[in-house]
Amino acid sequence: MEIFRTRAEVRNYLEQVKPEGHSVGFVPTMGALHQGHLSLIEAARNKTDLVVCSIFVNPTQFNDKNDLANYPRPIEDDIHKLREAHCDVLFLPEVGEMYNSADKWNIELENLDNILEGEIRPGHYHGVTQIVKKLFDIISPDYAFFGQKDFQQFVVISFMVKKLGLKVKLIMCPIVREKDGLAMSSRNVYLSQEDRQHALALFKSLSKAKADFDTMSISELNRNAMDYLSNAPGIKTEYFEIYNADTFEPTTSKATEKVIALVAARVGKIRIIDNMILNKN
Ligand SMILES: Nc1ncnc2c1ncn2[C@@H]1O[C@H](COP(=O)(O)OP(=O)(O)OP(=O)(O)O)[C@@H](O)[C@H]1O
Ligand SMILES: CC(C)(CO)[C@@H](O)C(=O)[O-]
Ligand code: BAL
Repeated sequence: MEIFRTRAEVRNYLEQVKPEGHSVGFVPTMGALHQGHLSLIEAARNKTDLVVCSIFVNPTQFNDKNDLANYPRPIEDDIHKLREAHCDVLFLPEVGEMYNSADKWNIELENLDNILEGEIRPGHYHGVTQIVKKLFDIISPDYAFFGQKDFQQFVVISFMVKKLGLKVKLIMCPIVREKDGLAMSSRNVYLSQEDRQHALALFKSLSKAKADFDTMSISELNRNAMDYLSNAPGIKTEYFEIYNADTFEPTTSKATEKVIALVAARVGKIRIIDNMILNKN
């Protein structure tokens, strides 16, 4: 695996090695890699000829200074995992390589910035779109791979790609879970054993809504989930919402083609998000 720390180096390398007609697959991450990230590398390997991963803890998407300072950065371990996963290129820039004082970024994300994660983490999607656009400009991928775990992020990046007319095709990969259902996430390392048990309430609330989908109205599903979550010990629920996955708007209609439930809660020192499509496997 080749490792580059500057934009110029990674771009030169890709220009040199990318043979005519071959495709580049890109997996942007913030590191502290787990099986969820590695499933994206695997999907990229299956679909494209050259796989590029980036690890960059992007300061502009953090609305909480402590969260940024404490974000896990086990870089040697990450490099080892990427080598084992046969990733071809790692782009590993410092903050100064990605940002300078002349940087300007403004994108109108319409309502996407005001709901769910956007509402709770003001400025978050502004920062995500800013860095993802920079990374797309440097890597020029044919395909970019993202996890369903951050479903709203996928919706926001799809919106940006369409709005700016970018040529990259986006691929959403399924959520990788621990054996008991907890969605893998880099911040899970900060859960105590007790928090770890409490965190399962999110997966359970989603699974119950899915199991009850055929027999209950959407408002009943919503109410039951909120009741369950508000009685679950050790968590502070931020939202449980049922949306039309295609329009990304709340839905109350069972006839909606793809219905998704999205949940977020504080558990111990961290926030956890999860989601599940309710009416399909
Ligand atoms: N459990 C998972 N299954 C599939 N993809 C995942 C999973 N967790 C994260 N990803 C995806 O990996 C990419 C990089 O995410 P990121 O580096 O922020 O990791 P993370 O585990 O989501 O960390 P955190 O939620 O603590 O920020 C994103 O596209 C994200 O959706
Ligand atoms: C897409 C991303 C790498 C941008 O920093 C980040 O938001 C993430 O890891 O999901
Ligand atoms: N996976 C989303 C990145 C973040 O929490 O900032």
